[in-house]
Amino acid sequence: MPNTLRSSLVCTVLDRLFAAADHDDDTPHGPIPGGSLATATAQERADALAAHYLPISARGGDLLYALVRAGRPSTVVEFGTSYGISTLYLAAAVADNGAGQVFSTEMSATKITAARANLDEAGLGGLVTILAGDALDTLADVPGPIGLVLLDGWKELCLPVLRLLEPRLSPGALVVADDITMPSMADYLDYVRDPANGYVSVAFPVEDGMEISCHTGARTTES
Ligand SMILES: C[S@@+](CC[C@H](N)C(=O)[O-])C[C@H]1O[C@@H](n2cnc3c(N)ncnc32)[C@H](O)[C@@H]1O
Repeated sequence: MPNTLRSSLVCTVLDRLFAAADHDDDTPHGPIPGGSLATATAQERADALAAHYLPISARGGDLLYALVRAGRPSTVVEFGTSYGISTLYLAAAVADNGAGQVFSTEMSATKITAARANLDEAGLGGLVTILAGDALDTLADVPGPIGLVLLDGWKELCLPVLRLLEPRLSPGALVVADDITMPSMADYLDYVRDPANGYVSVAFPVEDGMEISCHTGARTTES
């Protein structure tokens, strides 16, 4: 049975990207119109942080790989490609499933070019379509059924992106959101943890926390 994730080709690329990401904290951000990340638009933040990797953790990546292997989704959607670290885990699992495709989306042109090169170098570029632009536009036309979603873009957009994708989620689809300890994830967590919205949701303790939510489709107020 193949394990593309542990192949030397993929490990070489992941090791290099994680090593580069270690410098995120020392890397100054680019110019921000208005001077503040807090008030910048999503595009202005993406441009200002174009040199920052902001990746999921390696353990979070392993978790994603396992979820995609187990669920065998035909379509995986990712919000927030950055330099492609999480995308590599998703694509490695799709490769080992022998079927499926990944749609990822990113609004930094610099990152899109780099992520495509990284995926190609790992031999996984053919399984991934990177959609350039704002997720709220680019993900509108991704065809369902969608079996797994990773939400890792700007946190205040995770709930709007989920609501956009929701009609195309397959029964039992898994939705994974990263960095759930961030205060800006509160409205998202309130939504997926409310049984009335049709999810069974659990916090998973990897790094800054990942919320794994199974879309049952059954909207109920029973506990
Ligand atoms: C935390 S990083 C993603 C890290 C990536 N998942 C990884 O593990 O390497 C978030 C990314 O989402 C992108 N992003 C934020 N808002 C977006 C939007 N509305 N549409 C598309 N991309 C967006 C940012 O430019 C940034 O690169």
